[in-house]
Amino acid sequence: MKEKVLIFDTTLRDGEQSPGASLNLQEKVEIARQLEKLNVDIIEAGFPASSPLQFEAVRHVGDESGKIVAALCRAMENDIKSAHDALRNARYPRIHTFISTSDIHIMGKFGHERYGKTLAEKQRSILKMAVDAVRYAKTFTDDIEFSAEDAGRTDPAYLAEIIEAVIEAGATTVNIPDTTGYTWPSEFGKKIADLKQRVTNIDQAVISVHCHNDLGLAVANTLSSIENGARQAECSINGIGERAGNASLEEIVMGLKVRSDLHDFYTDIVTEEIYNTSRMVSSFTGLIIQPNKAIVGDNAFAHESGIHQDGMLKNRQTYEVMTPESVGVPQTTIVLGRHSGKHGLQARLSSLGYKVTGEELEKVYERFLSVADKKKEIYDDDLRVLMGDELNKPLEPLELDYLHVNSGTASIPTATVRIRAKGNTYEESSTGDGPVDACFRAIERALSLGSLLYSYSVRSTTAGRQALGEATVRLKDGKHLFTGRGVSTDIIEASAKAYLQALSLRQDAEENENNNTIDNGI
Ligand SMILES: CC(=O)SCCNC(=O)CCNC(=O)[C@H](O)C(C)(C)COP(=O)(O)OP(=O)(O)OC[C@H]1O[C@@H](n2cnc3c(N)ncnc32)[C@H](O)[C@@H]1OP(=O)(O)O
Ligand SMILES: CC(C)C(=O)C(=O)O
Repeated sequence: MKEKVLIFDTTLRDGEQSPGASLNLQEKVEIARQLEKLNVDIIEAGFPASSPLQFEAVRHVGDESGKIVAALCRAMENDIKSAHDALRNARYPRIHTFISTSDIHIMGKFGHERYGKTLAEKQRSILKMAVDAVRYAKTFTDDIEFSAEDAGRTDPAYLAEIIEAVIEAGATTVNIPDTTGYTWPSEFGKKIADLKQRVTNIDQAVISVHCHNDLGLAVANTLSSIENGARQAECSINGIGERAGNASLEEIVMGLKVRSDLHDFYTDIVTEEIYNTSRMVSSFTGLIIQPNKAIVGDNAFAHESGIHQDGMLKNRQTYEVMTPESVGVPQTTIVLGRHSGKHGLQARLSSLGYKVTGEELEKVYERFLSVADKKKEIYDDDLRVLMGDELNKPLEPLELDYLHVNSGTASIPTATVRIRAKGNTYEESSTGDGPVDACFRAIERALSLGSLLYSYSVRSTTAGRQALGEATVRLKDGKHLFTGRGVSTDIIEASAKAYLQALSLRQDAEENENNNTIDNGI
């Protein structure tokens, strides 16, 4: 008999913990909608106690979603209460509480004497905190997940003891994270098999795994754990997450699907939605997908060498273990350009997962036309960039009124900018190490600011000489990160726009606590 593996998507929680990734509320809601289309089983929407914006995002996703929506919280009452409050109106709320169980975490993170002096004393305190947390969470909902953080490096006997105790207390899913991505597939598989042996009440809970990719083994470890009894896989789109990331959803799902000859497992993922979801997440987070990334990279279905092309022309199966169509890599038929109307645009946006109507459609169409005036054909990735831009609109944007850049092999790069802000105009010039640097310095001078630049990247969103350049600028101000994106066929203009957008969001945040940015806790 075939057995289902539940797909628990943590793109909006662990994925968003990726250094540099930041999503505003609308972007999170939009991604959650796309995850529903992808048909994941559980959406982990965030960590409500960590910031008001996280709380609001979880609340919005919970209010809207028809899926199980999980909220993460430490094993403490305030966090659990906050998770419950954020999920109050969710149709299927899941409280996901966690605490560290490995010796290294217990001794390193719970050093206070209030947890005890020796490792054994601290282990008792942690076990009690875990059980108390599950019992408290259970007063709010029946669907409780408990995670033993750093289970990958946890003593097997202690892990079994704590897992048995939390199931006894009411946990319905027990998650075994390889938090540091330390284990090997055979070792991790044995860990799951060992738990099934040792934990007497294990059949009362679903075994879940959550693997990190520090050694590049997250997907392999996940698949090995499934072979050994795990029935929920925690993963993220494009594998984004803390440090080297999480197990990638698309790789787990397609690994199971393509090699269904090896096992009896299945998922309910609508695999044709994988590509759209991947591109949306990349565009909103600014985390670029490496071209050779399995399943969703630009080169995943590209064949360069003659012998491969010859084989492909004769029979695609010679070099493809799955078809591009099976993961939704598009076969464009309608060409969008300056002659396209709102219906065509709306239909294409809808096929990409964006629900745009009424006034919003008017605004997107206006932006679409201004880009279409500069380039002949608008590709799907151009539209994704446009949508990312729309969703990240500052309340009071600093607008680029004028930009002139002088640069070349024999001249010092110089930029002049004129910026409009709240009815005033500011103009300045500066030299720099290159045209982008000159432009950023001119903006800082015009606005009398020091540099807050944290990172900068630029990429071409599509192929060809008329491709849109998408610049991403991140500013760091204390604990806060502000991400601006700018799009243009001219990459210097795109860079200036991105810088101004990030500065505008910072300005909004200063003026309004309820801002559009996410505290990444750095
Ligand atoms: C493996 C993972 O991905 S875990 C999830 C990681 N996600 C996040 O951290 C979300 C973003 N984080 C935040 O916004 C903040 O860290 C907050 C709001 C959660 C906490 O902020 P602060 O109260 O300032 O605490 P800070 O983060 O500095 O330290 C963590 C505290 O929680 C304790 N703690 C850590 N994990 C747990 C847990 N699972 N259960 C109970 N207590 C815990 C630590 O021991 C430490 O306590 P201490 O202050 O008594 O030493
Ligand atoms: C909180 C848990 C699930 C986690 O993110 C980890 O251990 O990596």
